[in-house]
Amino acid sequence: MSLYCGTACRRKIFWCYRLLSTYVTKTRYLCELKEDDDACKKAQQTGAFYLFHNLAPLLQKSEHQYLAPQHSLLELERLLSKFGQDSQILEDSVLIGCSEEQEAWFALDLGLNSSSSINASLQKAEIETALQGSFIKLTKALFELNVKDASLLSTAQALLRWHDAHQFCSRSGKPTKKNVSGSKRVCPSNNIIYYPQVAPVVITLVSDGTRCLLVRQSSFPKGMYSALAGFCDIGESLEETVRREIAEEVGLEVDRLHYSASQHWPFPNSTLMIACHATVKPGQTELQVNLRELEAAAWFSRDEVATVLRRNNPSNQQQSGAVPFWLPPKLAIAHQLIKEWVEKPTCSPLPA
Ligand SMILES: NC(=O)c1ccc[n+]([C@@H]2O[C@H](COP(=O)([O-])OP(=O)(O)OC[C@H]3O[C@@H](n4cnc5c(N)ncnc54)[C@H](O)[C@@H]3O)[C@@H](O)[C@H]2O)c1
Ligand SMILES: [Mg+2]
Repeated sequence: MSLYCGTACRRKIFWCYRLLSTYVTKTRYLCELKEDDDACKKAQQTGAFYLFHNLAPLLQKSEHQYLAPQHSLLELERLLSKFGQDSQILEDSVLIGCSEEQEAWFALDLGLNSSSSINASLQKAEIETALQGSFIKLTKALFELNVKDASLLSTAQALLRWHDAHQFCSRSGKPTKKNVSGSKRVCPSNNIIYYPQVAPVVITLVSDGTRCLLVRQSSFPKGMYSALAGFCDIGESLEETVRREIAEEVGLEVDRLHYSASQHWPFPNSTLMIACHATVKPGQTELQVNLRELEAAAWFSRDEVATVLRRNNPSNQQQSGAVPFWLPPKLAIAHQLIKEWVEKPTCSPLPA
């Protein structure tokens, strides 16, 4: 028995080491490409490119989902020459990841005009025909992509958008220059370095012990309720943002809170969603909804929420007419937070 345990443990350690080793190797390769322009240019030769047009990714529709096609550098050069463009636009590509075999992945927007490129943007319809795909807004396609492509294209879109919006130095007004990977931009006149920014947002599922608080903004799709969210202000800790947002939006005071998980979220721009569970002070459950920020807020029982989660499709609900609201889709961290609350009734937040 002990011999079996020993062998099993050694096997487990061996596999852990192998997993860690692949991850570390990949991470260090990406780290090198981010900083080393020559290494990154070399990686482009054997790399794969995801294409965008005005921040909409090129996709191909297969039966039930969208697929994101990859193109080699050679294919892109052929495409550009077909449309009478030189390959300078390739300098606008950004590094977004790599495979376990160290094939680097890049994203390139053929529709945005960059300050470093003399090329006019390429016509959308012509490229779509040439590449047998369509440029589809991420808001429409995200929930019909597999998890890997959804994450990769969200990252790519956020990075392309950031570069598009930071082409000029805010101090000198002169054009900034991107490094090959796109991990930063530098102003050549004063050497100020600009790094892609992330906006942290806290999303909190508030509970009174037996019920949870779900809210609606007027911009949400009809009938959808979610957890309460808010941007972090400069100078705040996450705990302070949670307390302030809950006080501002529903007039409640947080008693205890705990961190659950986080997620990059591409809409409407790009945010880092930090998900928490919170409970309110005992007996303080009366809502004072801030109608400038929210359309509605209400307490829901575990049973009500569990029922909606089981049949979480707005069209199903319209047909049956049995459930008055629906929740964010599985990919959204709000969904995970709500599911966690339903499935783990004993989850007990820490003092705020
Ligand atoms: N992934 C998910 O499950 C999920 C669920 C709910 C909300 N969200 C996202 O959370 C984000 C924030 O939620 P909210 O709208 O309730 O936030 P919020 O309550 O802070 O209100 C938004 C307002 O905050 C201000 N603001 C402050 N800093 C800002 C910044 N850096 N960028 C934009 N506006 C800023 C603006 O006036 C804006 O109108 C939204 O982008 C939304 O898409 C994601
Ligand atoms: Mg909010």
